[in-house]
Amino acid sequence: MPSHIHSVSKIHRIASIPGDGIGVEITQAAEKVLHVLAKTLGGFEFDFTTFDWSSANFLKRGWYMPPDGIEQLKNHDAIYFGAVGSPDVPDHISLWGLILPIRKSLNQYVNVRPTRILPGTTSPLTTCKPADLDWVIVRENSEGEYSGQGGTSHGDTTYAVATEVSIFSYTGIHRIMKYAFETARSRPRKKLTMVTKSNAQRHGMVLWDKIFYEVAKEYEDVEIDKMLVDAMTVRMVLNPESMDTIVATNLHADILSDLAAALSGSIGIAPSSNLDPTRENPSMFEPIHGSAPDIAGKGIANPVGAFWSAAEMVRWVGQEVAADKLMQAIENVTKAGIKTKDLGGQKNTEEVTTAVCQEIERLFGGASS
Ligand SMILES: NC(=O)c1ccc[n+]([C@@H]2O[C@H](COP(=O)([O-])OP(=O)(O)OC[C@H]3O[C@@H](n4cnc5c(N)ncnc54)[C@H](O)[C@@H]3O)[C@@H](O)[C@H]2O)c1
Ligand SMILES: O=C(O)C[C@@H](O)C(=O)O
Ligand SMILES: [K+]
Ligand SMILES: [Mn+2]
Repeated sequence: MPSHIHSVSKIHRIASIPGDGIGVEITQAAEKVLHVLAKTLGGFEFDFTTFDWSSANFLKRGWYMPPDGIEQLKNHDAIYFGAVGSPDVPDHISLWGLILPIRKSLNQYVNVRPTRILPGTTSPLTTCKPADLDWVIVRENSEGEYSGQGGTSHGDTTYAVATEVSIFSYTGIHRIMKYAFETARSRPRKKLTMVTKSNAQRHGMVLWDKIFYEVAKEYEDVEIDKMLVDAMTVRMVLNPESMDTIVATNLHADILSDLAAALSGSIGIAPSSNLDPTRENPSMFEPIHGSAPDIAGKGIANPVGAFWSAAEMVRWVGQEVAADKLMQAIENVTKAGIKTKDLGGQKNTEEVTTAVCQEIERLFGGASS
């Protein structure tokens, strides 16, 4: 233990699940940055416990998580997640073996996905300035199109029938709308756009819309509007400045958040927080991207989305000042042009990671308690 950290140092217990592909590379980078942050600022520490729950181990052991896996995670203040998915395992097996059961079992019913154009980076939209694109997508994270309900009959025949049932419950919709309105209210523009498809989907999405307008009555200070999801893609590209907070279903927000990330420069910078707002269970923090098998093992993954997710975790466990400082260091590094290839830069994962660590020490070294 570094000598400047006294016994009053607060210890945050983090469960770390690197997973597969670049998930492993960026989790390692994020842990390194978090250790440097804690050591430099003082007063708190991170105690990581790594869980080797991955597709490679699934192929050896036949399971992603052990039977008491969720119970093991509950003993932590937060969870840091890399990514899951491998060309050697069907994607629905890997997703339903690891990330989806964690989100559901730990009641992480909100997935917060902010998007901004970071300093020193540009949007592929030629006329889009940094101030024009500053969104928070609030994704319903527990039900909807990813409820897992459905089945297959006559499996391997040409008579095969499969259903994929979307579930929309009053409770599920109401709580995500409350969270979205609170988020919108907390931001300067106080603006919430609700995404729907209630023209073609006449049951679940109609309930979704109805509860949105019901909750809106409690938030008269929040300006609201409604978008059909297809038209939403057009608005995101052509009028990014017209939006602020966005609430959408599990599937819609999954798709729109990848688009948002690309519009802000790269999927490699986009963070996400899987939250249990009741704080009964630990929340989970991960970049929105997957395991990226096409670049895995090359050491070139952009770690910025992983760092930003780490900053959100730092904020969630109560270290708001440290979270702001980490974001400042990340943004100084992008501003200086120290970027990976996906952002048009020349650096690799390790070089960006080292630069962020050095920037933390340069800015805040000597400020420790
Ligand atoms: N939450 C998760 O763990 C999660 C999320 C998305 C996808 N997946 C899984 O990941 C696997 C791959 O999925 P995919 O290819 O559709 O999506 P992906 O996000 O892994 O990759 C999409 C594209 O973006 C690039 N990319 C992603 N992250 C990057 C980064 N940090 N730096 C630079 N480039 C980056 C990749 O190289 C690829 O070309 C699949 O098995 C999928 O199921 C998991
Ligand atoms: O939620 C999913 O479907 C997995 C992945 O696409 C994600 O965005 O986390
Ligand atoms: K991920
Ligand atoms: Mn996704």
